[in-house]
Amino acid sequence: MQCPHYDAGRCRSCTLLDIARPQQVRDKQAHVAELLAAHDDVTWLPPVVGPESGFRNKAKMVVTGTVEDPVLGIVGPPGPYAGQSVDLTDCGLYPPALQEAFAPLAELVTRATIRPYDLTPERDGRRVTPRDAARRGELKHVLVTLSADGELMVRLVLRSTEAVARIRKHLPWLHARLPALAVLSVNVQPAHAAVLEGDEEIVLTERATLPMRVDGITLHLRPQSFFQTNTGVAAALYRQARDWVEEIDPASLWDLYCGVGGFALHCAAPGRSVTGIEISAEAVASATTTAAELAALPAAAVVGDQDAAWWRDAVAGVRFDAGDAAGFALGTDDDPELVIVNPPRRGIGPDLAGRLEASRVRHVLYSSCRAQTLASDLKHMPSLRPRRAVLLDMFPQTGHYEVLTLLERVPA
Ligand SMILES: C[S@@+](CC[C@H](N)C(=O)[O-])C[C@H]1O[C@@H](n2cnc3c(N)ncnc32)[C@H](O)[C@@H]1O
Repeated sequence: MQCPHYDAGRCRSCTLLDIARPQQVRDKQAHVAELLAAHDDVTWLPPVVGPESGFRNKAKMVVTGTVEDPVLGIVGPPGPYAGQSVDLTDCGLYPPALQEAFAPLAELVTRATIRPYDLTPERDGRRVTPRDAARRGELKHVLVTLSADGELMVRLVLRSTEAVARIRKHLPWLHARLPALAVLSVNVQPAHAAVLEGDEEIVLTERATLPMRVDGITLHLRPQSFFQTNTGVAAALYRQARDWVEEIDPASLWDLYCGVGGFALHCAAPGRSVTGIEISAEAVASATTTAAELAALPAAAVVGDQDAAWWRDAVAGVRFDAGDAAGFALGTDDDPELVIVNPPRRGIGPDLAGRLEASRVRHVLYSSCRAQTLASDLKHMPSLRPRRAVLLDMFPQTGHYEVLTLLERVPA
């Protein structure tokens, strides 16, 4: 992929742009194989490789510049553009429908006079008073998610609610200018901190969820729920998990760190009990909505390869609960036959790994976005051995990747 911003030194986010894509994938495969080298009986499937550009379904834009001339992009990295506003609205990682949303959103900033926030770090560790903060402006980030059907969820991360009434006033204009807009919300982040978003979310549109179709299953994303960055590769990930689960055909499974339920709903089947656990109540609400919809499909509907009656029976055994994954697992003596884990980058940690090691669980499907923590978690589960694995190039042009591995309990 050719990128003028990278070539000029304005953006360095794609750390592997100088390396041809096939070589990037070979290097990632070698990296994960080395991390799992202690496990010599792993069968690796061919890597899953999607397009090298236009694959990102979400953009996290820093807003700099002025009300009259806002800039959506990043603050320049060390080098000739250090600290400068860099416009990334034409970033090649975004599909055209995402790129096209930025101009109307920049126009909204001007029309609703939402002053971009000065994110420059504090010098001398000085405390920021509320008055200082107000002087620094309001709009910190614009977060945009694009669904497979071309609809948009837009979140404006603001310092306070000061601009909310003005944004509301311009909403009819924005709907006309950006017809794909399904959800617009404001996230309030008062802290002058690196943490991207705050706890308070104010939905301004009638619709509060973005329907995200994956393999025919419509997941319902709420503003604060996580979704995989690369819809095409995420679909391949869920399909692979479903294929392995079908082969094993467990009567019961847990999907820990389930987010909006992608794994759980792909792996549901009549007669199987599926429990999804997730820390974000918003994501659990999204997953529950999807399950309820699948339970009440019109009689003639077909989702994936299955008809309405199959889905009604399949989701009868599905439930989602909000909570800490390790706390849930450690708080029960029940063991399902199979466990899916898809934790954040920090991995599942020794407590949950130890719980799985000591359990009667026969198979674990571990989907990891950081193979280093997968490798260290595996050390706490010596009885659960990786048998099959596949690398999914979820984040082309960077060193990151997803790896899905099927662990099987070895006989004592
Ligand atoms: C990598 S995402 C995976 C989400 C989901 N499996 C999917 O495919 O979209 C990790 C998820 O773990 C959730 N999470 C973070 N800490 C958690 C915890 N202690 N217990 C349960 N879920 C947690 C996050 O909110 C996020 O949804």
